[in-house]
Amino acid sequence: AWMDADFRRQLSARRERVEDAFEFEGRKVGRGSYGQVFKTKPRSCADAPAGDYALKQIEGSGLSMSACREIALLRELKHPNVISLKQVYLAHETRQIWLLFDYAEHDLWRMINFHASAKKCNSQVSLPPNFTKSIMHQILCGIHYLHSNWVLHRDLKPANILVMGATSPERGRVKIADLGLARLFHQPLTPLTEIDPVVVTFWYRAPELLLGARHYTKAIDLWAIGCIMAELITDKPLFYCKQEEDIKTSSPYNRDQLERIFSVMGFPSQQDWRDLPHLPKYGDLVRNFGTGQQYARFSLGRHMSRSFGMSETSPEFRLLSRLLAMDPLRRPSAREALEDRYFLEEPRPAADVFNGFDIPYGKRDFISDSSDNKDDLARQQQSQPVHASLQQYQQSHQQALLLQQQQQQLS
Ligand SMILES: Cc1ccc(-n2nc(C(C)(C)C)cc2NC(=O)NCCCNC(=O)OC(C)(C)C)cc1
Repeated sequence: AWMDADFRRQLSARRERVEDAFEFEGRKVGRGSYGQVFKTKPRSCADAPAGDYALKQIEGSGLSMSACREIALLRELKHPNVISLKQVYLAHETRQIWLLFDYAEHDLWRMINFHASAKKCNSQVSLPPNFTKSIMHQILCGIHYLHSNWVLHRDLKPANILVMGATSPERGRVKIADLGLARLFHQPLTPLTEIDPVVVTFWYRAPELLLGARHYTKAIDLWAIGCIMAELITDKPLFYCKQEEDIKTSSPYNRDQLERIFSVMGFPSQQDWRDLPHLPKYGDLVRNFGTGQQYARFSLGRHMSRSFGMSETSPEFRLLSRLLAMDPLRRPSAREALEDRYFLEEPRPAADVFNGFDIPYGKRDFISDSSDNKDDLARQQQSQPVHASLQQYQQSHQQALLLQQQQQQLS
């Protein structure tokens, strides 16, 4: 068709190029099947406010279905606890798509690993008493907003819960994101592992999904939030299950994962979950587990009190057991969870989850492009060796503690 050459010339002259506006050479912080992500700062000439940004270069060229979905979805959403899309850049020469987001220095996956390693080294890291409560409150606020806009997350897990760093005006604020596999299909029965070599974890998948439920629901997101709450409390994935390297099964049924859930929660009785027999994989369940008598003495209360000394009468435990109801119909909505007594009693949730405390976690590492083979990549993707950032933390804290003692001796 005849194109208005002059109009196109004007457009391409005026179009802001992403490489002119942002500095991102050698600042790659994320890479996956979805594309790659850089930590960038606007160049002085750019009109973007100062500060750090996450620049996502979408895999492939042209407006793929997943690029279209991510842009269409994110441009409609605006909530303090949901990652916000700032700008879209279409590079016409290469037909590449770049998305600009606020930059979050931390995420729950790295934060929990840090605490787990600190425990192993027997060095305590001081956190505010309302740390878990503040994070849970903001996750539920963000999910309540998404669910009320009929947006399901479908892949909630610690890596997708970002937290803004000390240099951000939103210090310590939770931002729900979806960094993972750019899913081509949204049906839960699609083998994700065929899209991306990185092994998918089933640790946060609701039991109904493992038993063949055909559609994602809001209750499936609430189950995952329950798993995240338990992990924030114990620094261990609640339903940790070793992963075979290449899970190529196309079936959603994962016997080992179900076994792990039952050995923590007990086996669901007819009273616990009336609709269980109607699930597609109920036959497999009976074949593999029979009547579940071997799990009779297990329960979440027993697990949390034995592994973590948590009282079954505490508001924290009561909310956790509501979120981890085996029957999806018995799980609270995000709003009902927000109204739970746990959030009404002292200490109240804080807007800055670090509550003004020093932030002990290291910054994200830059990924170099040299290593394309797997083990380098795996090592690269491990965050900065935790003990390194732990030492930094202790050193900085050591000076603070020494100063404090000197002052006390002087006074
Ligand atoms: C295909 C597709 C991929 C992701 C999303 N998506 N969905 C959501 C909701 C559900 C939370 C609103 C959010 C996204 N997308 C993103 O979160 N993209 C973030 C990309 C920025 N990456 C990023 O900040 O990465 C580091 C490593 C710096 C933390 C939608 C569609």
